[in-house]
Amino acid sequence: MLDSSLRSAPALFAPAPALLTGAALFLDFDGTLVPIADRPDAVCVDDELLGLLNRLAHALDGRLAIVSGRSVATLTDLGLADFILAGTHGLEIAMPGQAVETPAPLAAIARARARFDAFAGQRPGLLVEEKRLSVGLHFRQAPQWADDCERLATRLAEELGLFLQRGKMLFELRPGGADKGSAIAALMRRAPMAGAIPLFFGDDATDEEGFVMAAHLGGHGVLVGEARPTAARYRLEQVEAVRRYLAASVPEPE
Ligand SMILES: O=P(O)(O)OC[C@H]1O[C@H](O[C@H]2O[C@H](CO)[C@@H](O)[C@H](O)[C@H]2O)[C@H](O)[C@@H](O)[C@@H]1O
Repeated sequence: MLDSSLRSAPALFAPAPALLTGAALFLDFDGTLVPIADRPDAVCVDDELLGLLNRLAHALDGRLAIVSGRSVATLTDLGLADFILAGTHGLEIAMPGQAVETPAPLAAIARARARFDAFAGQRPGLLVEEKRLSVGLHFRQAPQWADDCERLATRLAEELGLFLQRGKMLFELRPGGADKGSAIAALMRRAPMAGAIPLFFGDDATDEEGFVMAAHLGGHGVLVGEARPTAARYRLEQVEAVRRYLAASVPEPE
């Protein structure tokens, strides 16, 4: 599905501000709204970003969702609970003020976590990120272990029947059955998104399913970062450019 819809890099250009009018806005978090940091817990939602998201959600009559690999619990801790959230790569959905729609955690994830912990304990710099539904092995601070991390994650995925999600300097094991594309499709079927034009901003390979789904539903993807073959229609250079683009479409408070 992805290969046939990839556009080559030179065809990508910046989106026009008018694209946001009438849109259902889906925003990836890390690398799209906040810059990539050394560690997952080194990231925060600053007041400027929170204010911008609130203004956008207001202007779009609530049609704004954060679609992230982060868990809903983490997104909530980061101060994003007032927005529609799709967490853990589409496995969880949370509408503001309602119970989180989430599957039960798999026993296989606890087993994978124990193996990641033992492995990382012997290799300084590796970091295990524990989520309710998945577990991540980060090697950003110890890139010399990248190949070993990949071998372990690949073996465990096979052994435990889990899906290997590749991220930025991260191997994550999780259940299959959902992705950012399926989360966008699910949200587009319900209020307040239904009937609007989906627009999804993302930076990572894991965002490609979201770009494909946005296009499939009559909207567009916006790739954040360096040009690459992608299913996105538009591109912005980096987080600052995303924030500038979004801010240009909603008025500052008096
Ligand atoms: O879908 P996203 O919102 O982009 O989340 C993807 C993963 O983001 C986080 O990891 C990445 O960002 C970290 C902080 O900048 C960085 O240290 C790490 O190297 C990146 O892979 C998060 O920790 C993961 O749980 C998300 O799946």
